[in-house]
Amino acid sequence: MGRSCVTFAPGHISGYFKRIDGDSVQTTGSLGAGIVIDKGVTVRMQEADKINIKIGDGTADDWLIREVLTSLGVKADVRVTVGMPMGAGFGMSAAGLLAAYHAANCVFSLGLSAEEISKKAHAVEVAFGTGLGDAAAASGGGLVVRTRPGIAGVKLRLYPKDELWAVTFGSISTHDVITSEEKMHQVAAAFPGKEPATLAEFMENSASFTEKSGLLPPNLLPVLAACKEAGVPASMTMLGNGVFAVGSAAEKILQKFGEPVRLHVSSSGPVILEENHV
Ligand SMILES: Nc1ncnc2c1ncn2[C@@H]1O[C@H](COP(=O)(O)OP(=O)(O)O)[C@@H](O)[C@H]1O
Ligand SMILES: CC(C)(COP(=O)(O)O)[C@@H](O)C(=O)O
Repeated sequence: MGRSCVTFAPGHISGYFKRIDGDSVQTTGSLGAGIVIDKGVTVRMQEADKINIKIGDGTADDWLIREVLTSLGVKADVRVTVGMPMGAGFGMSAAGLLAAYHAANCVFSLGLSAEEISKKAHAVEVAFGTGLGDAAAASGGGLVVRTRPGIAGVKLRLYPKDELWAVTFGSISTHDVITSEEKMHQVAAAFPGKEPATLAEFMENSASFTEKSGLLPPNLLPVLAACKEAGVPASMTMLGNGVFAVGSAAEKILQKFGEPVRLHVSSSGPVILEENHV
């Protein structure tokens, strides 16, 4: 049989962000704010003689999760279940990394602290350009305000109970956007001046950032306009071709454009769901 563990890590929707380049991967990342959501990535890991990874229905490339195993020098059978579409601004890469590092730590008794795991996930995100701030945010729960790059940069976590709705129309290459100097310049200029203290302020900051960021795909314009007309706070899922919106009235509006998914603010970060050490 061999030892096995099941872990879960939540996803994260960025509302707005600004890239910061430090002198190491740990001081490189982003500032900004976003929502850790109650959908994320589940990893089932069992020790094995060779690495075997299956993601979702098995069609996705396994390079990201393979990176976790090879960097730790371990071999395992891994099953990854992704709760939201990948590449669509739900921080599934950071969630996958956090869940996989926690699972490996559990299966192989590596003795890594939660902080060390977050640092490893953040390092992979920055090195491969799959994210800048998601690993820091999704290491805990809540609506997260980050004022410094890296995993120690979280200033505030709020836990509003409001329901959220999200609709996705496709992916955006996080790598191509965050490695474009021109795009990062415009994004930095769009960064809001005031830190949010409430969900409403976070949504206002996100909507104004989206408008000025130069990142808004034209197909999202009518979706955001319909939300605005109905008085529903809404913004773009950074970095994906999608919209997230607050409150129960959002469902009906988003239904006109796609298939909305109901989300809540996650109360926690990564968790171990099952541990089998026999
Ligand atoms: N949970 C996951 N498990 C395995 N691979 C993943 C996962 N999430 C993302 N990836 C890989 O990383 C690539 C980049 O993802 P990214 O755009 O950063 O996703 P997201 O916006 O969801 O964080 C994807 O195309 C996919 O190959
Ligand atoms: C917005 C983004 C740079 C990417 O987010 P995602 O596409 O979900 O990986 C995020 O990591 C952030 O720093 O806020």
